[in-house]
Amino acid sequence: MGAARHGARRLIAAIDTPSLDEARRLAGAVGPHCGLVKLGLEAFCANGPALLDAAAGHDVFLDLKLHDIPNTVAGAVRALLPLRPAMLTVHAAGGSAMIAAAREAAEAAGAARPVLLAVTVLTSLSAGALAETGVAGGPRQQVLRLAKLALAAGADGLVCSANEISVLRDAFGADPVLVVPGIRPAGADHGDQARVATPEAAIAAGASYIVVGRPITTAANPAAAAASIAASIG
Ligand SMILES: O=c1ccn([C@@H]2O[C@H](COP(=O)(O)O)[C@@H](O)[C@H]2O)c(=O)[nH]1
Repeated sequence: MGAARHGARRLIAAIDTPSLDEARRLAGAVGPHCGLVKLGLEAFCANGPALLDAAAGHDVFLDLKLHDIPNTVAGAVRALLPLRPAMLTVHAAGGSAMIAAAREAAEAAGAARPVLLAVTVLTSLSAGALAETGVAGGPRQQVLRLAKLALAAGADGLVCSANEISVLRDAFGADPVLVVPGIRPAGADHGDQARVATPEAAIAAGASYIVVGRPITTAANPAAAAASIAASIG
């Protein structure tokens, strides 16, 4: 296997668009250069379950960041299982009982169970923005707190920024899947992302996967942009 192919396995391309045709076009273009295609709130709210057809033939990370009472989240997970997502997200801030309910519901898929990821502190939140929500101590401390809770409740892995990878690897070792958005190639616009790192830095720090959206999807040639990022982490 070539270096770019190895890097491609660890690249998740985020497709955020309300258009089913655009989602299909992007999934077709970037799919060969990444391990998973991530479909999120915007595309799912616009299209519902039909969205998954746009990514047919690719492993799908369905990033809906479920956050509600345990009974409701469990029901949502059960409703999503027929779509056969490879990965699914819940918010760690929903608490232990909610995460445990999501995990129990996901078990119904047996061997085809999606990897259950708990979102810790959104990568768009700076220390100041997090403090505004009433959380003192900064993102690293809060990510570690939520990570402990989420892994103990049955999450397979975590969504965090590159800044927290080392503290999570020190605390939990190599096992948890660490999925890292807030990724920007050197010189790229950060947009609304606050806690960012380059693809190479995130992988070197111990990310299992990196998530890259706009730097790929707004490129003149999304396939070439994805291939270049995959090669950079190969
Ligand atoms: O903390 C989080 C959790 C999820 N995301 C999602 O990742 C992508 C990032 O897109 P970019 O265009 O590369 O900024 C997007 O779909 C988010 O919903 C995140 O950014 N941070």
